[in-house]
Amino acid sequence: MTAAARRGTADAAARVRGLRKAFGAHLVLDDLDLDVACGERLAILGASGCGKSTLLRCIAGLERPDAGTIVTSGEIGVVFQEPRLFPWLDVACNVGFGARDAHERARVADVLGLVGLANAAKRLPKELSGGMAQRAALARALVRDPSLLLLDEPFAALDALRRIELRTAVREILEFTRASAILVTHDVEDALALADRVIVLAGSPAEIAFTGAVGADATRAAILAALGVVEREGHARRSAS
Ligand SMILES: Nc1ncnc2c1ncn2[C@@H]1O[C@H](COP(=O)(O)OP(=O)(O)OP(=O)(O)O)[C@@H](O)[C@H]1O
Repeated sequence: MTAAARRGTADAAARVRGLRKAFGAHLVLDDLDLDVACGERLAILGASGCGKSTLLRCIAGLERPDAGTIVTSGEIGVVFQEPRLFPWLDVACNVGFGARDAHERARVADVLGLVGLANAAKRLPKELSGGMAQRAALARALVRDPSLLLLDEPFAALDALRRIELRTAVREILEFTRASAILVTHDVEDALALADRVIVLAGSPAEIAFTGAVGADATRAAILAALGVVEREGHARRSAS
């Protein structure tokens, strides 16, 4: 099968079929299928290096699959682990940088308000805390009014309190915008707080080793078990296998 990625009017926010991606001789993903329904919030967990970001980057169009098809519908916004702001542009200009037309430029003030940065529009990135910088990156992703938000460990660089604050902000924004989302995270609490459904990738090439709905079968214990983590007396450790 040849690789193809296209925008469609699919009823799904993202539909992945037969995805293969290798880096040299290292086959990271092979024949992977995944559907994300419109409005669904999916969290992807898995051991470090198993291919979570590669999958997300393929869906984002930032990585070219070796085989398979990826169909997404609507606009995509991407937020990375680090904010990737232009240091010489103020927050409003950073957020507006990706705007393609007057309509999107007019949204800058709205999305800054949405992420809680209305009063920081004129600040340079060096004048922002880590949490504020990541909020600016989130605003930049939102300025095109994406129907699918791809979040690659967006809270990983933040301390525990900022992490919870931004996680809450993202949840409120997703509820407000009704956007679909795919969140790559190492944190089970992030997944439980933000997602409707959780998948765990495992193996090499990576397969979907677990899939479950939050509030039903995707419990904390079930996700940890799928990750190979056993909990004893309040402490979690990796299983010996
Ligand atoms: N551009 C690249 N060139 C070569 N190898 C790569 C490249 N990008 C990723 N890899 C490799 O592909 C594998 C999967 O990487 P990926 O970043 O998708 O994993 P991950 O599950 O997101 O890991 P982590 O949780 O540590 O971020 C890793 O072995 C990684 O070293």
